[in-house]
Amino acid sequence: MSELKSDVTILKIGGSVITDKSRGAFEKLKERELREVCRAISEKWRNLIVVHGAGSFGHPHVKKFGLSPLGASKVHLGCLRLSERFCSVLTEFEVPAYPIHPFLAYSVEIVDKAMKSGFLPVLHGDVVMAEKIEVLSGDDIVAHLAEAFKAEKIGFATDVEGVYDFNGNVIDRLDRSLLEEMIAKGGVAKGKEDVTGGMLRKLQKLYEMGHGCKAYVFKGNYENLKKFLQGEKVGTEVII
Ligand SMILES: Nc1ncnc2c1ncn2[C@@H]1O[C@H](COP(=O)(O)OP(=O)(O)OP(=O)(O)O)[C@@H](O)[C@H]1O
Ligand SMILES: C=C(C)CCOP(=O)(O)O
Repeated sequence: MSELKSDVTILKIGGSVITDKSRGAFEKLKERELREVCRAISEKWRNLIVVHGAGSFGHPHVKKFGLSPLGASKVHLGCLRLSERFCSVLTEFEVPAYPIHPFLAYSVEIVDKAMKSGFLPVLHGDVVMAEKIEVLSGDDIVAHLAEAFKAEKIGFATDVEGVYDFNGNVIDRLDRSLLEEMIAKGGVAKGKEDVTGGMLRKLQKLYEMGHGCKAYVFKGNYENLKKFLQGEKVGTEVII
């Protein structure tokens, strides 16, 4: 296999940024926010891989339909509808989006080839056929790709300003011991439809990675995305 692309940045656009994930919401797109995300990406997308969450196009489906073959089919089709919207808006901003659907096929090679061929690879949280049918979070995809490409930096754009401490303040720099303390005391995405574990699991994944790189958790608005893509510090810096 030829050498993988270097200097790669991975950006996870949280499902909470582009969809309404509040309890009871079902396939509710945040159209304006999606356009802002795509506008920011369109201004600097070379060497970038985008992964988006499923938001209310996936999480409620898992609860409602389950993971039988029929359920998984319905869950995937929900994720596909969001991917289609995301990639269509990207192309409206002249970005050659290359949608990759983990349910169908997903490999490091295909992501690499897409980038080397001038596309922006866009992956998403999905259902996959492993030993059994299971949910694959976009956060897991990020960790996997970050290791494979030895990514330069990772950004998690979400609906909060960063990672909050116990007093509700945004943490400037988060290290492993503070995260472990937070996990020990519990802390989940309360009031949200989320079957993949929310913020703390996202962070835990980063620490499980065998590759250290710069990582940030920040609110996914246009200004912050621009800053992140330009290499500035934004939100909470996670020290891996
Ligand atoms: N300590 C914390 N700091 C910040 N957010 C937290 C914390 N604990 C829990 N959360 C919750 O985590 C949420 C973000 O995680 P979530 O998994 O919903 O993000 P996402 O990546 O946008 O979603 P998706 O999995 O759909 O892509 C926040 O909206 C907040 O409610
Ligand atoms: C719920 C499904 C199908 C995928 C979850 O992906 P995530 O929103 O990135 O956690």
